[in-house]
Amino acid sequence: MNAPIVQSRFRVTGMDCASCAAKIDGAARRITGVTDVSVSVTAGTMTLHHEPETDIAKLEQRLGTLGYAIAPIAPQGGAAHPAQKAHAHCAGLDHHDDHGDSHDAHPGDACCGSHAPAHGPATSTATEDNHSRAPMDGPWWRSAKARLTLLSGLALGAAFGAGLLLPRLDTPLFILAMLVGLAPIARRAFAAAVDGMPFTIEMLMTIAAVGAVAIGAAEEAAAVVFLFLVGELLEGVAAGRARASISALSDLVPKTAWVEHDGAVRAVSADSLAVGATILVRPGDRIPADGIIIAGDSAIDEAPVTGESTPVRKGVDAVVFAGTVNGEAALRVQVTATASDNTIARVVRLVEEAQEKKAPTERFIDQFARYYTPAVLAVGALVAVVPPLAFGAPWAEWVYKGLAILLIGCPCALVISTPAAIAAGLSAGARRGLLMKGGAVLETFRKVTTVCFDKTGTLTAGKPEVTDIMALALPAGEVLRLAAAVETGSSHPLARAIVAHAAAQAIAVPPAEDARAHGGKGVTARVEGRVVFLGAPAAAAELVPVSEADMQHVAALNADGKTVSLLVVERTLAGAIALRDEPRPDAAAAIKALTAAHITTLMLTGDNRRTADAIGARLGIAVAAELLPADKQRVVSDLKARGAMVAKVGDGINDAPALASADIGIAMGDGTDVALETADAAALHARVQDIPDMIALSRRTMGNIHQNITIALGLKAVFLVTTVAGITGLWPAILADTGATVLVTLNALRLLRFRPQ
Ligand SMILES: Nc1ncnc2c1ncn2[C@@H]1O[C@H](COP(=O)(O)OP(=O)(O)OP(=O)(O)O)[C@@H](O)[C@H]1O
Ligand SMILES: [Zn+2]
Repeated sequence: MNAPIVQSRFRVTGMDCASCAAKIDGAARRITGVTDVSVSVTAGTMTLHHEPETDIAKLEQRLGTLGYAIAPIAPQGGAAHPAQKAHAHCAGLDHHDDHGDSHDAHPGDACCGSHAPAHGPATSTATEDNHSRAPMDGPWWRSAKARLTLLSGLALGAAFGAGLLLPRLDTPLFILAMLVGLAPIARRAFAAAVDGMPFTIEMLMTIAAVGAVAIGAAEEAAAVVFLFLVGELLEGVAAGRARASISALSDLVPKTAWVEHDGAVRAVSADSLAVGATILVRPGDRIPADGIIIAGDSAIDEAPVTGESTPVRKGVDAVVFAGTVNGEAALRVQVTATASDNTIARVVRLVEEAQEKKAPTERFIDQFARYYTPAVLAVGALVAVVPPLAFGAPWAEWVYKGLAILLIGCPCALVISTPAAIAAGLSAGARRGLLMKGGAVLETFRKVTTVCFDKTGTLTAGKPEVTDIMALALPAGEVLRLAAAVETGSSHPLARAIVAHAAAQAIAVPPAEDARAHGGKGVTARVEGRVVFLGAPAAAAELVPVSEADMQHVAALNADGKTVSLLVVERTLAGAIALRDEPRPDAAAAIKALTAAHITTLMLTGDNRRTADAIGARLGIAVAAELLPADKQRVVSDLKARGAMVAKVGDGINDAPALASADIGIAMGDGTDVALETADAAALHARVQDIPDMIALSRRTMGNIHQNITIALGLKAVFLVTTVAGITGLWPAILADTGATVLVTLNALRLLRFRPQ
């Protein structure tokens, strides 16, 4: 029996650090038997690939006892999976409960901790669109964790005060204060141990605290428990900041929209906008949906979404994005995507999914952490027993040192060092329209040695214009009329230009039958009973003889950077159409930046050699011309075989195979029509400069990761030495642990300020 595998995504609350992620991952595998689990602490999400029967409710309950709540995220553009619907009420609660405890790590308070099946799918559908957004985390100081920390602190203070008055009660009072904080920690430690994860920080903490009491250091045990809670709280705040860096993008979309219906205008929730609705955007308003302008003309500030600092003029038929800011004029916009499908939502979702895909460095660190904790524990045990047994050193002193070393055994800072930096790097990129699909991609960018660019639509604007029409066997008007007819079925940029040109001349274009595109060569169709071909001169020359004079005419146009397509009607050369596609304004500068960074650049094109050379010379890039789609792929493969790390940039038209075989395939295009889902990375706003920027971001991120690993391991090493030397004790050890985690996270957040050149 082969049950279909479904994908379910969940938002996880209460997950603050990397050891949390490990616990959730472990529990999910054990409880459901599902092996395809990915958890991202920085996105706060979990994805499972499972059979429809998998008991999600049971997992939900188990995670509740570990201190986490999960809420399903509806799949994009579709209805929620039935298994998710059953729990949708939880997310609904999460979402509406703005000032509640959605960050709550306390199983009792968390929505899903103990729900009865009876109140099943009741509230689901109304809130589903909201699930693709981050839950509204309440302010951290109102969370259960904060309350527990406060309580533990108060108990510690009370014990301290009472101890001054009643010195003989001092030890029991400190033990009591310690238990206030330790009880929930110990419970989580045992719940995780039951799931086969004995070496959690909670377990280390519990052993250290109990051990400290045993050797008569109750006061310090209470202080350490309190500091641990403070540290966890800080970690949670830092992790929340990292998470907000990307979900904040969706907060850019306003909550209400002005919809025009039957001549009346009324306010509705932006989440409920349907495709095709007409909305009014007042001057100065944020645009509430992706759409097309149907009336009005205004300067749009796209900085929050694209990082483009100068406002862009947009008029009728221009595409606008949710979250951008309208300038001085009112606009009427037709909605083209629902709230859960708009560009921002797609970007947020892609970045979250990207965080679930681990980078090689991350996997290595995870592996390392697996040995790190047991190794440090072994050192702790040796330190505790060897000196007293071998040299008769005092037991209390060395057991105390051993316990302090336990706390150094927490790998949290180390394990979070990489995902925190990667999450910040991915977010920093996404905010400027540089999308990378996972840590591995971000990591690979740094190593790119060669960038291959497609020409049309990538280095050029992809908006060619008809410049010349050559009349040969037929008059010019007839050449254009037949050419437009063959092109009506094609999505090639040249086709659109020719069709638009005919329309502008008010030419009545006849219908075409059997229209067929021949990749990299041209198009054929039957028009008014005649077989018509329009395409590259080389391909045309295979059909009909082309005279020397005509060839020279074509060559002269090519040398001017124009692309010439020949029109063949039946067995005669009827005419030719020349088009010119201007390079993107930033192309030359971007190529220069890549060259300056010692990266080889190469333009791959199906266009003829002279046109390609003319454009290549203007941009300062090497050229390989007259390539069929398969040739482009071969060029990329050859480069790779010679040891190059190749990035290929293109729009997916006639270069999909090359994109797929490159080390990194980068889709480039204006907004909505980019093939986001298939490439490894995407330059959403079609700037050539985006490519060197991605490489720079990758270098910065990897540098940040190395700093983080140094901080994490360095601090631990220092405290290991000072502990054994007897300079520092229990509480500096716990401070070092949480301090390192916070430092590493804050350092990673610096990446959010990444500003490309
Ligand atoms: N639909 C079409 N209409 C007219 N000519 C076409 C068409 N498709 C292909 N051609 C001809 O074939 C040549 C190669 O096409 P191809 O799409 O491979 O390259 P391109 O348009 O130059 O873009 P790129 O730089 O992305 O390779 C074009 O330069 C053009 O002469
Ligand atoms: Zn931790």
